[in-house]
Amino acid sequence: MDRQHPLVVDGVTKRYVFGPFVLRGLSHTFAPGTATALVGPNGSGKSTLLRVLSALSAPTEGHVRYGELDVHESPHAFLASVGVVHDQPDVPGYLTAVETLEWIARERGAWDEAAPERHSALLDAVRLDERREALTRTYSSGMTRKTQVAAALAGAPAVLLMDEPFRALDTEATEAALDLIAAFRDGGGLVVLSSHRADLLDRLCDDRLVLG
Ligand SMILES: Nc1ncnc2c1ncn2[C@@H]1O[C@H](COP(=O)(O)OP(=O)(O)OP(=O)(O)O)[C@@H](O)[C@H]1O
Repeated sequence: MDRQHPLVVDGVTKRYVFGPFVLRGLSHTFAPGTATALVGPNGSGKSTLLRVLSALSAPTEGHVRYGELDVHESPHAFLASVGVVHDQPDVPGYLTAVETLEWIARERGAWDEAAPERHSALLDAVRLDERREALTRTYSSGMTRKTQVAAALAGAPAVLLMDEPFRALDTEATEAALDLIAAFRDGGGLVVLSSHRADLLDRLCDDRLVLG
């Protein structure tokens, strides 16, 4: 996967229908090989920006570009390079963690003979135990978060967009997730994440974007 492109936010304004302006004329460049923290108080627009960056929500004005792609004009082409942890636990309850990673890898064109071994190592890394073969609808919130973090990395992404990836993780799993994200960044990956854990952001992030 080409990891050379910055993710460029160009004059993005977001206003929800009948709602407030959340982002106003925001411009920022997220560089490959860096982890950027989105920081700001509750309601400042961190989740909104992550939804806009991951093409889940369209800006009211402005553009987000990744290389030659306009993220909102070509969402599928863009998302082939992206791993996402959404704020809401969005893993399919009718799949196991193992099946969830396979599904993501197949969808992202990252499924090959070695994928099961890679995925097993990822689930080991986030400390998801033997329950990885159980349906995710039976998981605790921490187990679900571990599955989301592993799934974000399962598709061999160049970009990671993560909304509160450490929420609900225990201490050991938090350290493991930090290591995984740092290794991804050190390999040239581009990371944008939000967290209310300032201590973790201080350890992980090279850059920060203050909202609100
Ligand atoms: N679907 C929606 N419709 C209308 N307003 C919304 C919607 N989603 C979010 N908002 C509003 O947008 C603003 C920003 O919300 P957002 O969730 O992006 O903030 P946040 O910085 O992630 O907050 P937190 O730290 O609490 O997670 C808030 O005022 C919120 O009420």
